[in-house]
Order: sequence, then structure tokens, then C-alpha cells
Amino acid sequence: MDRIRIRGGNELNGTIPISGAKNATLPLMIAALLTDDTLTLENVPHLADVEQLIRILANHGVDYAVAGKRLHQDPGLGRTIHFNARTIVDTTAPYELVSKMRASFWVIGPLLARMHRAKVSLPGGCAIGTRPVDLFIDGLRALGATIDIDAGYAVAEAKGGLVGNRFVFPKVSVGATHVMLMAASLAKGETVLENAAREPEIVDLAKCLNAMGAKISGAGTSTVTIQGVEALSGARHPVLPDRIETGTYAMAVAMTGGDVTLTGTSAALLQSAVGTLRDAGVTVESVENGIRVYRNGGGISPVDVMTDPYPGFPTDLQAQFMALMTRSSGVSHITETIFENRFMHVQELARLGARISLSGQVATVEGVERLRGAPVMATDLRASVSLVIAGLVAEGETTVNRVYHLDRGFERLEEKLGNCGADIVRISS
Ligand SMILES: CC(=O)N[C@H]1[C@@H](OP(=O)(O)OP(=O)(O)OC[C@H]2O[C@@H](n3ccc(=O)[nH]c3=O)[C@H](O)[C@@H]2O)O[C@H](CO)[C@@H](O)[C@@H]1O
Ligand SMILES: C=C(OP(=O)(O)O)C(=O)O
Repeated sequence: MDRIRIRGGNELNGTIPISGAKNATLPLMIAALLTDDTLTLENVPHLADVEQLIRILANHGVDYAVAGKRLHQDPGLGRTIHFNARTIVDTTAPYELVSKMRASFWVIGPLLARMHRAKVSLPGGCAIGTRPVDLFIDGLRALGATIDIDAGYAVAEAKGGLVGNRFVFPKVSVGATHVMLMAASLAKGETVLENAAREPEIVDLAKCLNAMGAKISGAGTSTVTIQGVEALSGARHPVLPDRIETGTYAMAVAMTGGDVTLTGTSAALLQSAVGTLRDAGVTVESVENGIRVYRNGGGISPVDVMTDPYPGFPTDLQAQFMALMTRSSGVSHITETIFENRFMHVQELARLGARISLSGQVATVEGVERLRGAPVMATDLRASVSLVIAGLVAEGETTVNRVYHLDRGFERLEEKLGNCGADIVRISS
């Protein structure tokens, strides 16, 4: 199992290219199931989650080609991948595959819409909390599907096809909004989604579906209207930049000090997180084709944050921000409202000398003068990168174990940080 070793103490200076967003790429790849034509995605990040979803989609009959090359021969940033689901060979997503990747449950939407049936294993929970799918099921039922839960599977059918309807999400759900956009695109008539998620990744999926011939308006607002069409065609679509990767490197610079330009991204994608970073004492400026982040001198100020659906502070940046707050000049409170168990990094940050106490949804972080390197263990994707951020300023050596979590969502992390002056290496074993 690979590990990452960091010797803390170096400022970050230079340029970091931002990759395509994992959380946009996954639903976009799943959208390939909606058409018998080729969907070409550009700026696809090279991530373990993408490779895993390729295997899952292959089980349904989706072919892929990486700009003419075999996948493992093309380690570059921003790959172009062609996906083709000419023939759906299987409408079942088995437990063995869905349990490896929660987002693969989302195939239920396109399979129902195109094939009028799907049998998809329930995803189950993960280290950060329970991952229920009741909203997906209620939404698809509103479009006329019958869905039974049988032996751990959602068994869904829509004889004669899905039919448009009005559906009000009782709670904002990014995944369920993705699925309803895909399903309603091939339903008969109009669907109106109320209290829809407004994340940029929703807008990106809607853009791609519209390029495929869908008729979606209002994506990015709480009310989305979809006029169903008979069939969708192929399209070519560039994946939007990863706002979580952007925010993560911005927090790394805030932590170490220095001056870094993040290219191929924009401050607008970060919304409230930009204000939070500025409050913490870092300067964030929009520049041509990116963002410049710098902290030259001056300390890190304590800031309270609460995670919220977009445009609020993202749950996917909570762990990284907590790492930053461990070195602030005071006490900060971090409230997690999306996942009930997304504090697994607290114990590991404590191993580096952080002072954090937990009470329900709230972590109270008392900034300390110094962190000290130690072996730590990654428990999930964003928790692992929070340990890297802490390791960048910890005295001595920090070894982050279980790096496979990190590889789900960060492309060439050690190279990107190493190019800016960090002393960081991957130790393969
Ligand atoms: C709103 C939000 O911040 N969503 C985050 C969530 O998206 P993801 O799509 O994984 O999760 P959802 O947005 O669906 O979940 C939001 C909330 O709704 C609940 N829920 C969801 C579906 C359902 O059927 N029933 C139900 O109760 C979840 O338990 C959670 O408390 O995790 C991703 C990975 O960390 C993040 O990128 C997303 O930003
Ligand atoms: C937890 C994440 O992903 P997933 O929802 O796929 O587990 C994430 O992107 O931070």
C-alpha cells in the first residue's frame, strides 16, 4: 500500500494546474448510458474513481477509448475519453461493483429512462456516514417507476417509459438531482424539480445533457424544468474544473504561506469558501485563467464555518479547513451539517498535536503554535488530504498511510505540491 512522506516547513510558491472535477466527471460518464451515440468528455481527471466507474459502466456494455490510447498508457492531465453505450447488455448493477463506489448507484436513472428497467444494489454507508437513497427512489416513483427493495437491491421498472411530473426534494441532494435530470430528459412531457441542488456540477451535467439534445432550463437554481425528448444523441463536453481541488490547494497555501497561482479554475466556483479563506488571512485574487492565493507574513485567523449545500461552505472542504484552523491564532468552530460522521480526521490531526474537541456536529479547534510530524492514517478522501495539509507545516516527518483514499480524488498530488517547493514523496510498496 502506498504512503506519502512529507517533511514539513516549506512555503509553497509557483503554479498548480487544476484538474477536471471528480464530482462532475462521474455523473457525466453515467450520462453516456442515455444514448447509443458517442459521448466524448474532455479534461477528464486521472483518478481511481474514474477507472473504477469505467469498469462498472463496462458491465452495462459501455465501451471507451482514451484519445486513441489504452488507459494506462496515458497518465497526462486532462484526458479526452470517448464513451459509447450502443447496446446496453445488462441492466443490473451488482453489489460487488456498487459497494466499491457509491456514485455507481446513479446508473438507476439512465437505465430506467432508456431501458425502462434497472436492478441496482443499494450503496450502503461509508466512513463519513450513512448514504441513504430514499430521495432517488421517491423522485423516480414520481416519474411513474415502480421500485421495490428486494434482497439489498432497488428493483425498478417503468413499463411504457417514465412520465414527467413535478417533484419537490424534501432535502437538497446533489446525487438525486443528478439522477432526476438524467431520468427526466428521456421521460414523456415536462418535469419540474423544486428545491434542486445548485452545485456547479449540476450545471455542468445539464450543459452536457443539453448538448446531447435534452431540454433543461434553470440548472443552477432551485427550480429546474426538463422537457422530455424521445432520444438523446452524442456530444463533446469539457469537464468543469475541480472546485474542491482548487479550495484544497488554496488552503495548503494559506497553511504554509507563499504565493501560488491555481490555473484552469476560477474563484467563482468556490463561492463562500473564498470569503472564508480571506477571513482566515489569505489573499485570493482572480487572475487570467485562474486564481492567485498568497499569504506573505501575517498569521492565520480563527474563523467559524458551517457546511451547507452550494453556494454554502462545502462539506468536501471541511477537513482541509479544519487542518488550517489547527494553526490559527485562536479558537474556531466547525459545524458539519451534511454528514453525521465526517470527523474521522480529528483523531489523526490530534496525532500531529492539534487540539480539537467534538460535541455532536461541532468541532472546536484551538490553534496551536506548532504541529509535529507523526505517522497518520487516512480514513476517507478529504480526511487524507487534510493530513497532507497539516503535514506541510508539521516539524519533522509525517507519513500518511492508506493513500488509496487520496487517489480517488486528487490527481498527481505529490507532483503538484512538490513543484511548488513542498518536500513530499510517495513511497510505493
Ligand atoms: C448537499 C451536499 O453537500 N452534497 C454533498 C454530498 O453529495 P451526495 O450526492 O453524496 O449526497 P447528497 O447531496 O445526496 O446528500 C445530502 C444530504 O442528503 C441526505 N440524503 C441524500 C440522498 C437521499 O436519498 N436521502 C438523504 O437523506 C444525505 O444523507 C445528506 O445528509 O457528498 C458529496 C461527496 O462528499 C459532496 O460532493 C456533495 O457536495
Ligand atoms: C466523499 C466523496 O465522494 P463520494 O461521495 O463519492 O464518497 C467526496 O467527493 O468527497
